[in-house]
Amino acid sequence: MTTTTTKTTDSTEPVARETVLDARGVTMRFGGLTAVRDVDLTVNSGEIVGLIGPNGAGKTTFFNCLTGLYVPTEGEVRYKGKVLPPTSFKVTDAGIARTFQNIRLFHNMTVLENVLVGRHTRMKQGLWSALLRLPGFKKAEAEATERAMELLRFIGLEDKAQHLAKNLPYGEQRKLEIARALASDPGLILLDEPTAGMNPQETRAAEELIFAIRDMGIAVLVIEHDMRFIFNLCDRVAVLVQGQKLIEGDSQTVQSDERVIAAYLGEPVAEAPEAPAKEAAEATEAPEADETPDAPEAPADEAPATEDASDDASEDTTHDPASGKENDA
Ligand SMILES: Nc1ncnc2c1ncn2[C@@H]1O[C@H](COP(=O)(O)OP(=O)(O)OP(=O)(O)O)[C@@H](O)[C@H]1O
Repeated sequence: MTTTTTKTTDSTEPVARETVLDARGVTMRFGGLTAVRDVDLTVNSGEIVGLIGPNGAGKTTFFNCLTGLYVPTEGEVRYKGKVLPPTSFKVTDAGIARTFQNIRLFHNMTVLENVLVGRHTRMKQGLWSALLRLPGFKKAEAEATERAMELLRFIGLEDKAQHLAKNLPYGEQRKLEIARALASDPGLILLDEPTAGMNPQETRAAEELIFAIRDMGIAVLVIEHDMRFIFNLCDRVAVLVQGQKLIEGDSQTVQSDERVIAAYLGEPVAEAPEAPAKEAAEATEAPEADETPDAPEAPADEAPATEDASDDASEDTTHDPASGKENDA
């Protein structure tokens, strides 16, 4: 795998940037709740863009609007100039791939088979060709396997191609999800909390992997709660708060913006009962540079759906590392 640890490619070279994703005025309402309100966001080729915000800010809902899982109530999303088709399968076919917040692999299939599933959209063979195993199908199948093995080499799982996905350690399952997304040859990949549940070494490896994906010419949009990871990784960061874009800019600008700090730590409440001295001191303390400033818990009525009913229905069970539970997708 070719890796770089730089944020951008050599600045002395002229870089022709193409707008890959152009979301304008995206609004998503669920009944009376506006989860995303009038959000504009562009992602250009060669860029890694971060999307951050406290729990329940609307990040995943916005991702779902970009990937055809939701049709936005208002607004428009274009991929390379064309308005997105309204289903997730067609969005993948158009060139946008994604991973999910909760790992969604086919646990009882092998590592290689999981990547081959992701390759499916690029196989143009019909049903009869597959059933009768016509020569055209066999050739396409061999090519798909070759590409899948290439991707497994890229993420460092070539040796585990025949292992069952469920037997991989957690960090490798996350990498496998990325390989499966890459198998559709996307121009843009959306990563929803790619380092959730990872240890520091795995997080560092994920960072290298994302730089390498960017260097392959794939634009990246990433949601993460790990601030150090996001500010180190991204060329631009957009902050969502209560469904609206609060600020967008480079890491330096965003991390020093007082509104962002307030959004994460919470504004002091004028008539709040007096907090004990220790709690008050902690509440006003700025987060350490190397700490993940976990957002305050969202109120019950803003808590994100435990499992998006609309998320890809084709998936298997998911593993929640925090609880250790297996959830039905
Ligand atoms: N399918 C749905 N139906 C109704 N409300 C929803 C649905 N999906 C999300 N919401 C609501 O929309 C708001 C935004 O949720 P979303 O999951 O997008 O936030 P998030 O920023 O991704 O949060 P987190 O960081 O915790 O994953 C929340 O109030 C959530 O309860």
